[in-house]
Amino acid sequence: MKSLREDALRIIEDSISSVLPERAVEQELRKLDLGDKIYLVAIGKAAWRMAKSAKDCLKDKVKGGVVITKYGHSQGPIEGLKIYEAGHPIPDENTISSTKEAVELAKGLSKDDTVLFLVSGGGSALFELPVDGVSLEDIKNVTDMLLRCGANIVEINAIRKRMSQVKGGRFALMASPAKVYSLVLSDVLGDRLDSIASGPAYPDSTTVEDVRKIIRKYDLKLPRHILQSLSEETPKSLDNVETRIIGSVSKVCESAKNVAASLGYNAMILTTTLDCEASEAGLFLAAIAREEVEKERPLKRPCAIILGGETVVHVKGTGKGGRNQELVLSAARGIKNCTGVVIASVGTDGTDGPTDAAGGIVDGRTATLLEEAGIDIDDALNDNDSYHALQKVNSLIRTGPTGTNVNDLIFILCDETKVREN
Ligand SMILES: Nc1ncnc2c1ncn2[C@@H]1O[C@H](COP(=O)(O)OP(=O)(O)O)[C@@H](O)[C@H]1O
Ligand SMILES: O=C(O)[C@@H](CO)OP(=O)(O)O
Ligand SMILES: [Mg+2]
Repeated sequence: MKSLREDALRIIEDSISSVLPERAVEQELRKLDLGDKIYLVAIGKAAWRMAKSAKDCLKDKVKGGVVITKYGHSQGPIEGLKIYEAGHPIPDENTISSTKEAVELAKGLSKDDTVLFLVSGGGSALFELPVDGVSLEDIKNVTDMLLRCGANIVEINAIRKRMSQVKGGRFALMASPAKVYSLVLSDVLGDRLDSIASGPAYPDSTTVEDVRKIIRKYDLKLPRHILQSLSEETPKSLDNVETRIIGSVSKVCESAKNVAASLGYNAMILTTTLDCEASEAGLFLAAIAREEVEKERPLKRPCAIILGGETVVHVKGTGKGGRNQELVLSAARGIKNCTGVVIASVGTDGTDGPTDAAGGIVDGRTATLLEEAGIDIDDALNDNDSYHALQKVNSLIRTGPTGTNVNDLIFILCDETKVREN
């Protein structure tokens, strides 16, 4: 056991390493016979790593393919595949041009061909071709509106699917009569396959009626031609598709628990489906941390209380931040002056919101240090400016793009004594 901060960073690093997609892709492909005319389409933040592993495994059986990942997430050429980077979370021109390549490839296939479709979160922004009558500009505007309104990913994607030629099962229809075999790294709580990357090769479980409710719930002001596209139904069954989930937030939590235990902490997973407002989650975690510090409940110290999930942020301010940074900044209020405890939260993809940080880590001194630096936590939260606040007190966590994407890892780490400074 080292300092709480060092141990926290170790837990983050090792548990993210355990959900890098290479091994899972290889294990799955070894079990399958996909024939020897395989076309590979990989989308999402983990697309490059998934594609590299698949190509290494299947070698010459791969006859071609397209990889579309977020800027900064490609690690170079892969023989026989076209590699593209594009905009995320808002799509851009590269999204459209590279998606067109994948669409052309899919449309040209016959029944003897197989598409190996490697799917990871981020795919909604990275894989997009709007339906007729909807422009890229429209998609950008609606995406921005959806990301800011506090809607969860299932709701956001119910809308995105209907403005798209490739989402909501429509890509699989294009590839027919070829078979589509999907390997999916899940970054949607509950592993809802039709929501991950907006399910390009999965029957859509959401309906036009759901979309109407979402528009009302968030009072979305959408132009008439967008509303028109939203009234088209998506495929409810697909007969050329098989799908496997190869990684999810549960795995990263299990791994965090094992790493914490190996460092000497009593460890438990509290939930893998944390999905409330980020700043509320921060206060709730701080309350649990205080219970540990003051009453040594629910675990004997030293201890690690681990959560997985994806909180949401209603972005109202003009600041810079992400849901993990907002969570820990909010938590800092609740553990002010507590000793022997840290609270950390990171996106396993390595980027939290539109920032270069994966998340943040706070302890009992953070609130005081912020005060001394002239930063009011409530003001920073109201302006959604968690990044600058945490940066000021050296509390950002930076990993760089990790090449995986299985939601967020959040945990409380407590010392063995009540008096030791962390
Ligand atoms: N200033 C901000 N503070 C907190 N959250 C923000 C801010 N700006 C954007 N966000 C949130 O960041 C989310 C996108 O973050 P990102 O980490 O890219 O998500 P994901 O990992 O799911 O792709 C948006 O849904 C939005 O709610
Ligand atoms: O692509 C998407 O629809 C979502 C969920 O899979 O991923 P991200 O939140 O990373 O954009
Ligand atoms: Mg997400």
